[in-house]
Amino acid sequence: MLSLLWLLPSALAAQPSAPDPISAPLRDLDFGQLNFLHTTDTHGWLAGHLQEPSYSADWGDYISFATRMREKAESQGQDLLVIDTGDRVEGNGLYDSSEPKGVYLSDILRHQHIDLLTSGNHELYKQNTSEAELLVTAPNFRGNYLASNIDIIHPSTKELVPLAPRFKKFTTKNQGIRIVAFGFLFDFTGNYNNTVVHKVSSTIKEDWFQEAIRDKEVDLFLVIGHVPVHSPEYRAIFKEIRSIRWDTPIQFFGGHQHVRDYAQYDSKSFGLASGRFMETVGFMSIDGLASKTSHQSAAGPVFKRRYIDNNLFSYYHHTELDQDTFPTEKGLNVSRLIAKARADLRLDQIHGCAPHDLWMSRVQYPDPSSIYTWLETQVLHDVKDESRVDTPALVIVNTGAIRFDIFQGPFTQDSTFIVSPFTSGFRYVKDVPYEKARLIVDILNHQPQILSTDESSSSTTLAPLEQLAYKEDVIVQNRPSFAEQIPMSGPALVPGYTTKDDAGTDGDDTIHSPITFYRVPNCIRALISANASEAPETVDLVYIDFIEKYVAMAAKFASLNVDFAKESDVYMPHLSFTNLILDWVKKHWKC
Ligand SMILES: Nc1ccn([C@@H]2O[C@H](COP(=O)(O)O)[C@@H](O)[C@H]2O)c(=O)n1
Ligand SMILES: [Zn+2]
Ligand SMILES: [Zn+2]
Repeated sequence: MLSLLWLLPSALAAQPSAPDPISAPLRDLDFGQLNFLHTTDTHGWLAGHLQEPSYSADWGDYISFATRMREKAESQGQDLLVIDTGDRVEGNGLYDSSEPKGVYLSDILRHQHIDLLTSGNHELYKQNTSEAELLVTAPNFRGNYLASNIDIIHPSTKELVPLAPRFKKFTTKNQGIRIVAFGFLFDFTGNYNNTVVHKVSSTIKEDWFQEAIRDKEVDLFLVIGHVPVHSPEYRAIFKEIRSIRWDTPIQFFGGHQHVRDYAQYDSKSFGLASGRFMETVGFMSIDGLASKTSHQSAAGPVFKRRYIDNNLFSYYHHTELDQDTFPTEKGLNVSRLIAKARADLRLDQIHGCAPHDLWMSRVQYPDPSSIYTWLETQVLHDVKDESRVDTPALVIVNTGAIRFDIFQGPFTQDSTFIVSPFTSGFRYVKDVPYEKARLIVDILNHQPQILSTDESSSSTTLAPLEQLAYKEDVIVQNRPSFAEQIPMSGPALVPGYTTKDDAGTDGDDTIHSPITFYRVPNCIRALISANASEAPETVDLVYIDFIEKYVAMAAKFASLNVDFAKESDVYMPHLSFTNLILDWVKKHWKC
């Protein structure tokens, strides 16, 4: 059923600086025997989106929402489970700007009752991040954190141990549904060497997994993971369970691609992916399941999905509450905790003012409003190593290093990490023929068949540079959107998500007008030379260190005979990409 919800004045929103009201027609949620709320790829955005009304609820509001939804489900004798599928870190000042990183974030995160959670790839890029998962996050959610295919070297004992239990069996409180749950990470290879990520295909052949799927007292297999729902990894898990249990329903929750998506594997197996950056709270319900005391319904279970825009107005609607009855004491306290953390971290401190919006994929590239054009024509020209000042350089940056758009107006301490949180610096190889250097960029950009999306690599293929995800139609269709304000003269639709998935086009709770997104290349480049009108003969080939292995492979394809391990060196020591952008903003964008 559709209903029109008029969104309330910003003064009522939890954050003092939350954006102005919007109105939007909403689709309702259908509750079932078993209900789920799902977040993924929150990347530190627990304060919500301060500049975008559609996504302006914070983690405190989400705590109130989960509480009210659980109350609603339980009042009907049903169950509700809260799931998170990783990449909770890196991408927002609330995580990245503290010293050490994450101390405020983990203290905020832990207040949500999460029934099952798992790790993403971002939890594993660095040693201290994965150790924080082992020593802080997993204990904070004791018994609920699952790691079916991740081991870690314990910092005290130096032994390789599972990051968390491999699986869990439990029975739901109200319906008595017997669940066996797993928690996977996709076949990630970019982790620091203190962790081991076992391939999904070998993990599902291990004894513990084989025994778990042979358990006959199971009403539902629940597979959560930082894994795209349309992926070989989830397909393999589905097939393995199905080969043993031909009739038991399987519910998957996934993430990593930062999109809303829903996969149907068979009539009793579905997977939900719930976007990114706290824009989306995924909702699933299942009805007709068997339980300790009842049989599966004759018609089979019914699965329903909904992608909830993360704002108070959606929350009020779905809980049938309002600004007086919705918030819980705990939720309000957590919103205050977030505000205090933001103040302590001075996240509103202004470093400069952007003269206009700069988009990642909302405009074509190149374009004066493209963030990549801005980097190529302006920011990257500040990449210059003092010891190489007279040598032309071709600078290569992966577009995946940019994580979010820049909106016209204040560029804050928060924006610094929202735009690019990565501490990667630059490296270079000298005396590279300019034509070969250009060819390397072309190879990285124009040979998608030698690139893959899973950050795994072999000696003959180049692995992902992230924007490759655009290859897949689902990604292009379900790109995240911008809750830009439409002047309010009636129930105009707000531009936003218009998701198309395996169940059709009615998944989004909020009915939006669509937005066009454009593909961007894997890499951009800028030639830095005193004599820009003339092509140099040779250049320093400068690149972000994160992409070294891809650049090295492309160099091989370009017949450039360089041993990157021996012949590359640090360029502009101590300069991270994040700080390069920040320094440029401070210098050029006066308010
Ligand atoms: N140091 C880094 C780390 C990551 N990236 C980019 O992020 C992508 C992975 O992010 P997800 O949230 O999708 O897991 C990765 O493929 C890179 O594009 C980076 O640039 N630098
Ligand atoms: Zn992510
Ligand atoms: Zn990820």
